Amino acid sequence: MSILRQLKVVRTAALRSAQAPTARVFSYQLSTKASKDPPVYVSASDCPYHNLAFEDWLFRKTDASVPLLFIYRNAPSVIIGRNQNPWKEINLRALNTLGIPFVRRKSGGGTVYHDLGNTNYSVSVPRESFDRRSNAELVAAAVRALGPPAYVNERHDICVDGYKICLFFSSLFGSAYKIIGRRAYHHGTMLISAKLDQLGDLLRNTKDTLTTKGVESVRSPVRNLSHFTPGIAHEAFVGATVREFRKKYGGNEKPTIVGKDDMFRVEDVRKGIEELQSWEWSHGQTPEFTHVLTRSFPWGAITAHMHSKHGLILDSTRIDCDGDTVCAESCAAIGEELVGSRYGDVSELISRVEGDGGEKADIRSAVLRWLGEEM
Ligand SMILES: Nc1ncnc2c1ncn2[C@@H]1O[C@H](COP(=O)(O)OC(=O)CCCC[C@@H]2CCSS2)[C@@H](O)[C@H]1O
Repeated sequence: MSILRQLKVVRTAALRSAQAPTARVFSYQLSTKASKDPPVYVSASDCPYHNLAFEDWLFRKTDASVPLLFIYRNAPSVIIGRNQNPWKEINLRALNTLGIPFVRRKSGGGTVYHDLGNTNYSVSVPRESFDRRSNAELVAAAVRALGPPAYVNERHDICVDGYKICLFFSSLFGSAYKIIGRRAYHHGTMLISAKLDQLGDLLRNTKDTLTTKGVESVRSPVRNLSHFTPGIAHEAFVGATVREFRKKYGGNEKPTIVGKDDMFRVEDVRKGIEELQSWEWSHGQTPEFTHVLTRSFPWGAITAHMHSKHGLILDSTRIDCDGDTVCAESCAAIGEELVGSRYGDVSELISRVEGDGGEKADIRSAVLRWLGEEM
Protein backbone atom coordinates (compact mmCIF):
# COMPACT_ATOMS: atom_id res chain seq x y z
CA MET A 1 0.00 0.00 0.00
CA SER A 2 1.40 3.44 -0.88
CA ILE A 3 2.16 5.93 1.88
CA LEU A 4 -0.66 8.18 0.67
CA ARG A 5 -3.14 5.31 0.62
CA GLN A 6 -2.02 4.28 4.08
CA LEU A 7 -2.42 7.80 5.40
CA LYS A 8 -5.94 7.79 4.02
CA VAL A 9 -6.70 4.55 5.84
CA VAL A 10 -5.33 5.97 9.07
CA ARG A 11 -7.41 9.13 8.71
CA THR A 12 -10.56 7.17 7.79
CA ALA A 13 -10.05 4.98 10.85
CA ALA A 14 -9.74 8.13 12.93
CA LEU A 15 -12.97 9.52 11.52
CA ARG A 16 -14.81 6.24 12.08
CA SER A 17 -13.73 6.24 15.69
CA ALA A 18 -14.91 9.80 16.24
CA GLN A 19 -17.24 8.55 18.98
CA ALA A 20 -14.40 6.89 20.89
CA PRO A 21 -12.55 8.86 23.61
CA THR A 22 -9.87 11.05 21.99
CA ALA A 23 -7.01 9.32 23.75
CA ARG A 24 -7.88 6.03 22.14
CA VAL A 25 -7.89 7.11 18.52
CA PHE A 26 -4.25 6.31 17.91
CA SER A 27 -4.37 2.96 19.72
CA TYR A 28 -7.47 2.20 17.70
CA GLN A 29 -5.49 2.77 14.54
CA LEU A 30 -2.73 0.51 15.79
CA SER A 31 -4.96 -2.32 16.89
CA THR A 32 -7.30 -2.34 13.89
CA LYS A 33 -4.54 -2.66 11.33
CA ALA A 34 -5.42 -5.66 9.13
CA SER A 35 -1.76 -6.64 8.95
CA LYS A 36 0.26 -8.05 11.84
CA ASP A 37 3.46 -6.58 10.43
CA PRO A 38 5.77 -5.10 13.05
CA PRO A 39 4.88 -1.40 12.94
CA VAL A 40 7.16 1.19 11.42
CA TYR A 41 6.45 4.89 12.05
CA VAL A 42 8.12 7.86 10.43
CA SER A 43 7.42 11.24 11.95
CA ALA A 44 6.28 14.17 9.83
CA SER A 45 6.98 16.58 12.71
CA ASP A 46 10.39 18.12 13.30
CA CYS A 47 9.56 19.33 16.80
CA PRO A 48 11.78 17.67 19.42
CA TYR A 49 9.02 17.85 22.05
CA HIS A 50 6.51 16.06 19.80
CA ASN A 51 8.94 13.39 18.68
CA LEU A 52 10.44 12.61 22.08
CA ALA A 53 7.01 12.49 23.76
CA PHE A 54 5.59 10.28 21.01
CA GLU A 55 8.63 7.98 21.15
CA ASP A 56 8.30 7.64 24.90
CA TRP A 57 4.58 6.90 24.61
CA LEU A 58 5.11 4.28 21.88
CA PHE A 59 7.49 2.35 24.05
CA ARG A 60 5.52 2.59 27.23
CA LYS A 61 1.99 2.13 26.03
CA THR A 62 1.88 0.02 22.87
CA ASP A 63 2.00 -3.78 22.55
CA ALA A 64 5.39 -4.84 23.97
CA SER A 65 5.40 -8.23 22.23
CA VAL A 66 5.84 -6.78 18.74
CA PRO A 67 9.09 -5.24 17.42
CA LEU A 68 8.70 -1.61 16.42
CA LEU A 69 10.69 1.03 14.55
CA PHE A 70 10.26 4.81 14.83
CA ILE A 71 12.28 7.30 12.77
CA TYR A 72 12.31 11.08 13.20
CA ARG A 73 14.34 14.26 12.77
CA ASN A 74 14.33 17.36 14.91
CA ALA A 75 14.81 21.02 14.09
CA PRO A 76 18.02 22.40 15.70
CA SER A 77 17.99 21.41 19.35
CA VAL A 78 20.22 19.98 22.06
CA ILE A 79 18.99 16.81 23.72
CA ILE A 80 20.37 16.02 27.16
CA GLY A 81 20.12 12.72 29.03
CA ARG A 82 17.66 12.17 31.85
CA ASN A 83 20.30 12.54 34.59
CA GLN A 84 22.38 15.37 33.22
CA ASN A 85 23.17 18.92 34.20
CA PRO A 86 22.32 21.44 31.43
CA TRP A 87 24.50 24.13 33.07
CA LYS A 88 27.49 21.78 32.75
CA GLU A 89 26.78 20.14 29.42
CA ILE A 90 25.60 23.00 27.27
CA ASN A 91 26.72 26.46 26.27
CA LEU A 92 23.38 27.94 27.37
CA ARG A 93 24.29 31.45 26.32
CA ALA A 94 25.01 30.37 22.72
CA LEU A 95 21.80 28.36 22.75
CA ASN A 96 19.74 31.36 23.87
CA THR A 97 21.38 33.66 21.34
CA LEU A 98 20.48 31.27 18.53
CA GLY A 99 17.01 30.57 19.94
CA ILE A 100 17.71 26.81 20.06
CA PRO A 101 15.94 24.84 22.79
CA PHE A 102 17.44 22.11 24.92
CA VAL A 103 15.24 19.18 25.82
CA ARG A 104 15.79 16.65 28.59
CA ARG A 105 14.85 13.25 27.24
CA LYS A 106 13.47 10.33 29.25
CA SER A 107 16.38 7.98 28.52
CA GLY A 108 19.78 8.25 30.16
CA GLY A 109 23.18 8.86 28.56
CA GLY A 110 24.92 11.92 27.19
CA THR A 111 24.13 15.15 25.33
CA VAL A 112 23.65 15.30 21.58
CA TYR A 113 23.02 17.99 19.01
CA HIS A 114 20.15 17.55 16.55
CA ASP A 115 19.22 19.31 13.35
CA LEU A 116 17.58 18.23 10.09
CA GLY A 117 20.89 16.71 8.99
CA ASN A 118 20.66 14.23 11.86
CA THR A 119 18.16 11.37 11.77
CA ASN A 120 17.05 9.51 14.88
CA TYR A 121 15.70 6.02 15.09
CA SER A 122 14.34 3.81 17.84
CA VAL A 123 14.16 0.08 17.62
CA SER A 124 12.07 -1.64 20.23
CA VAL A 125 11.85 -5.39 20.76
CA PRO A 126 10.36 -7.68 23.42
CA ARG A 127 12.72 -7.86 26.34
CA GLU A 128 13.50 -11.57 25.82
CA SER A 129 14.88 -10.93 22.35
CA PHE A 130 16.89 -7.87 23.36
CA ASP A 131 20.33 -7.86 21.81
CA ARG A 132 22.08 -4.54 21.81
CA ARG A 133 24.64 -5.42 19.17
CA SER A 134 22.29 -6.90 16.60
CA ASN A 135 20.18 -3.74 16.40
CA ALA A 136 23.31 -1.64 15.91
CA GLU A 137 24.32 -4.12 13.19
CA LEU A 138 20.93 -3.60 11.58
CA VAL A 139 21.57 0.14 11.23
CA ALA A 140 25.21 -0.38 10.15
CA ALA A 141 23.94 -2.67 7.35
CA ALA A 142 21.50 0.05 6.28
CA VAL A 143 24.40 2.54 6.09
CA ARG A 144 26.59 0.09 4.12
CA ALA A 145 23.76 -0.34 1.62
CA LEU A 146 24.07 3.40 0.96
CA GLY A 147 27.86 3.32 0.43
CA PRO A 148 29.89 4.17 3.56
CA PRO A 149 31.69 1.12 5.05
CA ALA A 150 30.06 1.31 8.48
CA TYR A 151 30.88 -1.03 11.37
CA VAL A 152 29.86 -1.37 15.02
CA ASN A 153 32.57 -0.66 17.62
CA GLU A 154 32.96 -2.16 21.10
CA ARG A 155 30.73 0.58 22.64
CA HIS A 156 28.08 -0.32 20.04
CA ASP A 157 28.45 3.00 18.27
CA ILE A 158 28.37 2.91 14.49
CA CYS A 159 31.56 4.22 12.93
CA VAL A 160 33.23 4.79 9.58
CA ASP A 161 37.04 5.05 9.46
CA GLY A 162 37.28 5.50 13.23
CA TYR A 163 34.79 8.38 13.33
CA LYS A 164 31.43 8.05 14.99
CA ILE A 165 28.52 8.73 12.71
CA CYS A 166 25.98 7.50 15.15
CA LEU A 167 25.43 7.21 18.88
CA PHE A 168 23.34 4.48 20.34
CA PHE A 169 21.68 4.46 23.68
CA SER A 170 19.90 1.42 24.98
CA SER A 171 17.72 0.90 27.94
CA LEU A 172 15.37 -1.58 29.52
CA PHE A 173 12.22 -0.11 30.92
CA GLY A 174 12.07 -0.44 34.67
CA SER A 175 9.73 -2.32 36.87
CA ALA A 176 7.04 0.37 36.76
CA TYR A 177 6.00 -0.96 33.38
CA LYS A 178 6.03 -4.67 34.24
CA ILE A 179 2.27 -4.93 34.35
CA ILE A 180 1.77 -3.91 30.76
CA GLY A 181 4.62 -6.03 29.51
CA ARG A 182 8.25 -5.04 29.23
CA ARG A 183 10.07 -4.10 26.17
CA ALA A 184 13.67 -3.18 25.47
CA TYR A 185 14.56 -0.33 23.24
CA HIS A 186 17.49 1.25 21.54
CA HIS A 187 17.50 4.70 20.17
CA GLY A 188 20.21 6.41 18.25
CA THR A 189 21.28 9.35 16.16
CA MET A 190 22.64 9.20 12.61
CA LEU A 191 24.73 12.12 11.46
CA ILE A 192 23.93 12.51 7.79
CA SER A 193 24.69 16.17 7.05
CA ALA A 194 24.38 17.90 10.43
CA LYS A 195 26.06 21.24 11.17
CA LEU A 196 29.02 19.84 13.06
CA ASP A 197 30.54 23.28 13.78
CA GLN A 198 27.28 24.20 15.51
CA LEU A 199 27.47 20.92 17.44
CA GLY A 200 30.92 21.86 18.76
CA ASP A 201 29.91 25.39 19.72
CA LEU A 202 26.73 24.43 21.52
CA LEU A 203 28.14 21.51 23.48
CA ARG A 204 31.26 23.41 24.55
CA ASN A 205 31.22 24.51 28.13
CA THR A 206 33.86 26.24 30.16
CA LYS A 207 32.36 25.84 33.62
CA ASP A 208 35.37 23.99 35.05
CA THR A 209 34.46 24.89 38.63
CA LEU A 210 30.99 23.37 38.35
CA THR A 211 31.02 19.93 39.97
CA THR A 212 27.95 17.86 39.40
CA LYS A 213 26.43 14.52 40.28
CA GLY A 214 24.77 12.60 37.47
CA VAL A 215 26.04 11.66 34.04
CA GLU A 216 28.71 13.49 32.06
CA SER A 217 28.85 13.13 28.28
CA VAL A 218 31.68 11.26 26.62
CA ARG A 219 32.98 13.55 23.88
CA SER A 220 34.12 11.88 20.71
CA PRO A 221 35.21 12.76 17.18
CA VAL A 222 32.22 12.63 14.86
CA ARG A 223 31.66 12.88 11.11
CA ASN A 224 28.66 13.07 8.82
CA LEU A 225 27.75 10.22 6.47
CA SER A 226 27.84 12.76 3.65
CA HIS A 227 31.57 13.17 4.32
CA PHE A 228 32.09 9.60 3.09
CA THR A 229 29.34 9.45 0.47
CA PRO A 230 28.30 12.92 -0.66
CA GLY A 231 24.62 13.38 -1.38
CA ILE A 232 23.24 10.86 1.16
CA ALA A 233 19.90 12.16 2.41
CA HIS A 234 17.43 11.46 5.18
CA GLU A 235 14.94 9.75 2.83
CA ALA A 236 17.55 7.24 1.58
CA PHE A 237 18.59 6.43 5.15
CA VAL A 238 14.95 5.94 6.19
CA GLY A 239 14.37 3.60 3.22
CA ALA A 240 17.50 1.55 3.93
CA THR A 241 16.77 1.28 7.68
CA VAL A 242 13.17 0.21 7.07
CA ARG A 243 14.38 -2.46 4.59
CA GLU A 244 16.88 -3.86 7.15
CA PHE A 245 14.23 -3.80 9.88
CA ARG A 246 11.80 -5.72 7.64
CA LYS A 247 14.55 -8.22 6.74
CA LYS A 248 15.17 -8.93 10.40
CA TYR A 249 11.69 -8.67 11.90
CA GLY A 250 9.45 -9.43 8.92
CA GLY A 251 6.51 -7.78 7.17
CA ASN A 252 6.35 -5.68 4.05
CA GLU A 253 4.09 -2.75 4.85
CA LYS A 254 5.28 0.75 4.05
CA PRO A 255 5.93 3.02 7.04
CA THR A 256 3.03 4.90 8.61
CA ILE A 257 3.63 8.63 8.52
CA VAL A 258 2.75 10.20 11.85
CA GLY A 259 1.91 13.89 11.86
CA LYS A 260 1.53 16.37 14.68
CA ASP A 261 -2.26 15.95 14.63
CA ASP A 262 -1.98 12.17 15.02
CA MET A 263 0.31 12.67 17.99
CA PHE A 264 -1.95 15.28 19.60
CA ARG A 265 -4.94 12.92 19.42
CA VAL A 266 -3.30 10.83 22.14
CA GLU A 267 -3.85 12.33 25.57
CA ASP A 268 -0.71 10.75 27.04
CA VAL A 269 1.39 12.24 24.24
CA ARG A 270 -0.08 15.69 24.87
CA LYS A 271 0.72 15.30 28.57
CA GLY A 272 4.23 14.07 27.67
CA ILE A 273 4.84 17.15 25.52
CA GLU A 274 3.71 19.42 28.35
CA GLU A 275 5.97 17.63 30.79
CA LEU A 276 9.03 17.86 28.51
CA GLN A 277 8.40 21.60 28.11
CA SER A 278 8.02 22.29 31.82
CA TRP A 279 10.78 23.93 33.88
CA GLU A 280 10.26 21.23 36.51
CA TRP A 281 11.41 18.60 34.00
CA SER A 282 13.97 20.50 31.91
CA HIS A 283 15.78 22.18 34.82
CA GLY A 284 14.20 20.75 37.97
CA GLN A 285 15.45 17.22 37.24
CA THR A 286 19.06 18.37 37.47
CA PRO A 287 21.13 16.37 39.97
CA GLU A 288 22.79 18.18 42.87
CA PHE A 289 25.81 20.33 41.99
CA THR A 290 28.21 22.96 43.30
CA HIS A 291 29.68 25.85 41.40
CA VAL A 292 32.44 28.09 42.73
CA LEU A 293 32.73 31.58 41.24
CA THR A 294 35.31 34.26 42.05
CA ARG A 295 35.83 37.82 40.93
CA SER A 296 37.53 41.01 42.11
CA PHE A 297 35.29 44.02 42.76
CA PRO A 298 36.21 47.54 43.95
CA TRP A 299 35.01 46.45 47.43
CA GLY A 300 37.09 43.25 47.56
CA ALA A 301 37.43 39.77 46.10
CA ILE A 302 34.16 37.88 46.15
CA THR A 303 33.79 34.12 46.13
CA ALA A 304 30.40 32.52 45.61
CA HIS A 305 30.03 28.90 46.72
CA MET A 306 26.83 28.01 44.90
CA HIS A 307 24.98 24.85 45.81
CA SER A 308 21.94 23.64 43.91
CA LYS A 309 19.56 20.70 43.79
CA HIS A 310 16.51 20.23 41.53
CA GLY A 311 17.59 23.43 39.76
CA LEU A 312 17.01 25.51 42.92
CA ILE A 313 19.59 27.33 45.03
CA LEU A 314 20.11 25.65 48.40
CA ASP A 315 20.59 27.38 51.74
CA SER A 316 24.14 26.01 51.98
CA THR A 317 25.11 28.58 49.32
CA ARG A 318 27.61 31.13 50.70
CA ILE A 319 28.88 34.38 49.24
CA ASP A 320 32.12 35.59 50.85
CA CYS A 321 33.95 38.90 50.50
CA ASP A 322 37.45 39.69 51.76
CA GLY A 323 36.67 43.44 51.92
CA ASP A 324 35.14 45.59 54.69
CA THR A 325 32.04 44.89 56.80
CA VAL A 326 29.66 46.61 54.36
CA CYS A 327 30.81 44.29 51.58
CA ALA A 328 30.72 41.19 53.80
CA GLU A 329 27.20 42.02 55.03
CA SER A 330 25.94 42.75 51.52
CA CYS A 331 27.30 39.41 50.28
CA ALA A 332 25.80 37.51 53.21
CA ALA A 333 22.45 39.16 52.40
CA ILE A 334 22.67 38.05 48.78
CA GLY A 335 23.41 34.49 49.92
CA GLU A 336 20.17 34.53 51.90
CA GLU A 337 18.12 36.20 49.17
CA LEU A 338 19.21 33.63 46.60
CA VAL A 339 17.94 30.62 48.55
CA GLY A 340 15.04 28.96 46.74
CA SER A 341 15.61 30.87 43.47
CA ARG A 342 15.92 29.02 40.19
CA TYR A 343 19.60 28.57 39.34
CA GLY A 344 20.71 31.20 36.83
CA ASP A 345 17.53 33.25 37.08
CA VAL A 346 18.24 36.32 39.21
CA SER A 347 16.39 39.00 37.21
CA GLU A 348 13.58 39.38 39.74
CA LEU A 349 16.02 39.62 42.65
CA ILE A 350 18.01 42.32 40.83
CA SER A 351 14.96 44.51 40.28
CA ARG A 352 13.96 44.09 43.95
CA VAL A 353 17.46 44.98 45.21
CA GLU A 354 17.83 47.97 42.89
CA GLY A 355 14.73 49.54 44.44
CA ASP A 356 16.46 49.57 47.87
CA GLY A 357 19.02 52.34 47.16
CA GLY A 358 22.28 53.02 49.06
CA GLU A 359 25.80 51.52 48.93
CA LYS A 360 24.71 48.05 50.02
CA ALA A 361 22.12 47.93 47.24
CA ASP A 362 24.82 48.93 44.72
CA ILE A 363 27.07 46.10 45.86
CA ARG A 364 24.23 43.58 45.91
CA SER A 365 23.03 44.58 42.46
CA ALA A 366 26.57 44.40 40.93
CA VAL A 367 27.24 41.02 42.51
CA LEU A 368 23.85 39.66 41.46
CA ARG A 369 24.42 40.82 37.87
CA TRP A 370 27.77 39.07 37.82
CA LEU A 371 26.28 35.87 39.27
CA GLY A 372 23.45 35.99 36.73
CA GLU A 373 26.01 36.06 33.92
CA GLU A 374 28.25 33.36 35.33
CA MET A 375 25.77 30.83 36.68
N1 LIG B 1 23.86 13.96 16.85
C1 LIG B 1 24.98 13.37 17.27
N2 LIG B 1 25.32 12.17 16.78
C2 LIG B 1 26.44 11.56 17.18
N3 LIG B 1 27.30 12.05 18.09
C3 LIG B 1 27.00 13.23 18.62
C4 LIG B 1 25.83 13.95 18.23
N4 LIG B 1 25.78 15.09 18.94
C5 LIG B 1 26.89 15.07 19.74
N5 LIG B 1 27.63 13.98 19.54
C6 LIG B 1 28.89 13.57 20.22
O1 LIG B 1 28.56 12.59 21.18
C7 LIG B 1 28.97 13.01 22.50
C8 LIG B 1 28.02 12.46 23.57
O2 LIG B 1 28.20 11.08 23.63
P1 LIG B 1 27.61 10.14 24.79
O3 LIG B 1 28.08 8.76 24.50
O4 LIG B 1 27.93 10.74 26.13
O5 LIG B 1 26.02 10.30 24.58
C9 LIG B 1 25.07 9.33 24.39
O6 LIG B 1 25.17 8.19 24.73
C10 LIG B 1 23.81 9.89 23.86
C11 LIG B 1 23.04 9.03 22.91
C12 LIG B 1 21.65 9.63 22.74
C13 LIG B 1 20.88 9.09 21.60
C14 LIG B 1 19.44 9.55 21.58
C15 LIG B 1 18.74 9.08 20.36
C16 LIG B 1 17.53 9.83 20.06
S1 LIG B 1 17.36 11.24 21.02
S2 LIG B 1 19.19 11.26 21.68
C17 LIG B 1 28.97 14.50 22.38
O7 LIG B 1 29.78 15.12 23.35
C18 LIG B 1 29.52 14.70 20.97
O8 LIG B 1 30.92 14.48 20.95
